[in-house]
Amino acid sequence: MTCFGACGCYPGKRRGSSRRGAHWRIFTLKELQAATNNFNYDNKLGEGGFGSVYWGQLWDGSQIAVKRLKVWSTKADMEFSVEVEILGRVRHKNLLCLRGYCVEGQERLIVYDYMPNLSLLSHLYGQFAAEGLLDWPKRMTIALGSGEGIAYLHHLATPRIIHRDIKASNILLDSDFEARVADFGFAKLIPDGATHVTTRVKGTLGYLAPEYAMWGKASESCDVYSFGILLLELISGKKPIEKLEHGVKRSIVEWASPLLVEGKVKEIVDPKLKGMYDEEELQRVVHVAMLCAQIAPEKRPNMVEVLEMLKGKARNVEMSSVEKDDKVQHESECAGVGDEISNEKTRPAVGDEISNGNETMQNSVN
Ligand SMILES: Nc1ncnc2c1ncn2[C@@H]1O[C@H](COP(=O)(O)OP(=O)(O)OP(=O)(O)O)[C@@H](O)[C@H]1O
Repeated sequence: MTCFGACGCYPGKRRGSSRRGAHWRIFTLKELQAATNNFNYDNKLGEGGFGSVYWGQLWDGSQIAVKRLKVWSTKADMEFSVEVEILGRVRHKNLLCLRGYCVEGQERLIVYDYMPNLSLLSHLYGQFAAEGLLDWPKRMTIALGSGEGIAYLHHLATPRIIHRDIKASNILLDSDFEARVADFGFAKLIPDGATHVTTRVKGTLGYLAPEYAMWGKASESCDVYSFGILLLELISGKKPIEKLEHGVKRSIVEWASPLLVEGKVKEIVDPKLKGMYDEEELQRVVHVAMLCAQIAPEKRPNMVEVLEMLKGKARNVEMSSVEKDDKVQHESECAGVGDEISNEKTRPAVGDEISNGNETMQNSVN
């Protein structure tokens, strides 16, 4: 794919191609205005840090979701470029498919496949929560599918990609409740041979790996940590950070750990499931989640190992290997817990310190 660099250049090429043929193209503003009834409020699907997302229908009848940049700024333009560049490179059944983009004047729009079941967040706590559509088999499908999508980014994409914002609102669900990992505005390309990049912290509190939240050290293992939090959220229906009395905050890991240690795994399960779950799968998911959410990045499994364990193909690592009294604090104990740490975005590798594993080998997680 042509450069979408911080220089602001956009591809001359009008279509993205893969071995299977073109999968994205450039849209005109007029086309997207027509598809979304001029970005009508009734077409609005949701709103994020980047801007609003609208449902639309193209002339051929296909349904699309159009993300429209709220306010133009260099930083917002960079986020747009990162998302388009990265989505244009990847193709996997568990990643949200890029249909194309539009750049006209200060308008920046990204066009995706429309996901009729919206986000995982909308089913756990949002507009679909009351409908109770997420039964146990669907939750397992979502866990495995989102894991497959992340594993593809870490192990099959070239260069490797870290997402940096794995969370329930970024897991979209297609008509069969298959998961699609979305929102690549914070993603980073990891140069070959690098163990991690040191960068400004982006992402969402509650999901941030401690070494990343505190020192900006980003690697695949940060996504693994976030995935662990997502797994706990998926099976418990609890938010990553809970507000208790007197302003005290508790992370989902701090809530689940004692239950696991005391052998009360069943108490972790979402009451909305009304006891309808597979006990063996539950044990597996909880153990994997806790392994992923360990404080020390080198102790976390990689995504290939995560998937093997989730599928029951690998022996679960004993919980004795999970840290119980680490000195580093989980995020809920860190200062400034809020919603999102920053909406400011950076280009991959611009101004970031890249470690090639020499002086930082002790931090290697690969
Ligand atoms: N392809 C899509 N199909 C259906 N709904 C979508 C699609 N993309 C986004 N949405 C909806 O729009 C909402 C906003 O998405 P967006 O990615 O802009 O923000 P977010 O992830 O909720 O927050 P933030 O960007 O601040 O992290 C999503 O939560 C989802 O409900």
